[in-house]
Amino acid sequence: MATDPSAPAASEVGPKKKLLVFDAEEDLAVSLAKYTADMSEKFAGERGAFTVVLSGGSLIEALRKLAEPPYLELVAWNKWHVFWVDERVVPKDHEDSNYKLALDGLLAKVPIPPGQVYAINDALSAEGAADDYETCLKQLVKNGVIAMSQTTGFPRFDVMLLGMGPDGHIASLFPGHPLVNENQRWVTYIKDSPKPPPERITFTFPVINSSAYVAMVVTGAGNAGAVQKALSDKQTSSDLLPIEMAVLQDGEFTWFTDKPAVSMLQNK
Ligand SMILES: O=C(O)[C@H](O)[C@@H](O)[C@H](O)[C@H](O)COP(=O)(O)O
Repeated sequence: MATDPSAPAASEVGPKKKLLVFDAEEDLAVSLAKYTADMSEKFAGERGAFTVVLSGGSLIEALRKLAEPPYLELVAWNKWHVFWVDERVVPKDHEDSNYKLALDGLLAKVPIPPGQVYAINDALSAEGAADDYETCLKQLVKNGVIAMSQTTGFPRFDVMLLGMGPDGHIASLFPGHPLVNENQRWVTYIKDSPKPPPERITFTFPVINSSAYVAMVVTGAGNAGAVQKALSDKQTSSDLLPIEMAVLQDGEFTWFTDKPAVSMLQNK
């Protein structure tokens, strides 16, 4: 059988945990667009809605092929409901806004109904914006747009498309910060983020870990140390990086990486 030269090296790195390693960023972007489009088809068919959660960072650029043929025409964009795993507390037209990043890079190019794109209320304080976002999620659970996890009692988003920082942070959950232990709230806030800007709102771990699917998009040698810690066998219960605390209760976790990002793994 002929092998596709652009196909990634793929391995199972745990139960319902896959590692994809791409040679070229272009191939990663093609594969991530297909993954997301397949998820959209699955959930739009099964539930009549597709709830997709975005992070900021380089993820948005990696999603660019969704706004191109064939996906631009094929995807049922009217079924999409778009959320942010974390957002900076800045005006929506500010350069630091994750909403603006996604709008410019993807959302303005695809026909998602504007009422199904859930930006934070940028007129509020960090506390107020977190409360407001949580209230919005609760309403959407009542309406049946967002599913609930029977296992955890937290909302169960269909897909989270996430990035990770070199320190192992995901969303705005940073190593050593008490927010990583939040286990009641769905959405909370941080005013002392080590990565600027300091004020943000963020989903909590119980929500992230209740997801049906997570794609963790991590490239570049700068992330190799955190990737190695996350995927090594010698995990200890103390001193876990946030990326190591992303353990889905009943979902499938797929790493989309490149060779530099996995360069510190043994047997890669
Ligand atoms: O608000 C943020 O700062 C981002 O949402 C953040 O959580 C991002 O996803 C990671 O820092 C990875 O960023 P890169 O992909 O740019 O490395």
